[in-house]
Amino acid sequence: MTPVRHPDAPAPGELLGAHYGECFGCGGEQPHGLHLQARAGEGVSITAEFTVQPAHQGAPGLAHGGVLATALDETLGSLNWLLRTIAVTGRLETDFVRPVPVGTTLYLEAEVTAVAGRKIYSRATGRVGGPEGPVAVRAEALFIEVQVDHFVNHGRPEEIKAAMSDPDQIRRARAFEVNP
Ligand SMILES: CCCCCCCCCC(=O)SCCNC(=O)CCNC(=O)[C@H](O)C(C)(C)COP(=O)(O)OP(=O)(O)OC[C@H]1O[C@@H](n2cnc3c(N)ncnc32)[C@H](O)[C@@H]1OP(=O)(O)O
Repeated sequence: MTPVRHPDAPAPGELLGAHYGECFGCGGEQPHGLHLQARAGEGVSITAEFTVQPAHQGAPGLAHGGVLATALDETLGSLNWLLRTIAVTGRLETDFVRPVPVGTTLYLEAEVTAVAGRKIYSRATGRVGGPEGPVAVRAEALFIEVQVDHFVNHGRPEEIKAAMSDPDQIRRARAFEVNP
């Protein structure tokens, strides 16, 4: 089925902000994280940027592949907010096309390609040198829709409780990407 953008999805160009302050991908309160910033795009698409820091190295001076996969995963995960669906990554297949040096900004783009029942198919690219620059990484993913119980049943109680009691309703909903 063709993916359908939720009528209340943020407008194209709007910054999404972090879905959870402690998130390793996007959280502002996470000192070790990527601090990735995502914006709503047209249709069911997202753009995002992330600058590789010295803490993200694998080989000397180069980004760790797992960190780049995280940036792709986070960007793809942000698509859930445009669908207003709660979903987790089931499968993430990544191609590493070029090495990415520390200090490089990765320009990411992701889109949902199809939805079939609980399965959400998506793809993403990460470019260097600018949003039109050469592709350094790309991924195809399958996200699976879950109920909020997924987090309540599997997450550590202290963090779940803290996220649930956030006075900001949008942040509370977005911690689990729930339709508020
Ligand atoms: C969400 C809030 C945050 C959003 C932003 C964060 C961005 C980052 C996103 C993440 O990193 S999420 C964290 C990493 N992912 C996980 O921790 C998920 C761990 N895996 C699970 O909890 C379960 O395996 C999962 C919920 C994904 C699936 O278990 P279920 O028992 O609910 O589903 P089921 O096994 O019945 O499968 C449902 C369908 O999906 C298919 N499927 C499930 N896992 C698959 C897989 N890995 N590969 C291919 N297909 C898969 C499965 O074949 C089936 O297809 P059919 O409906 O056609 O029969």
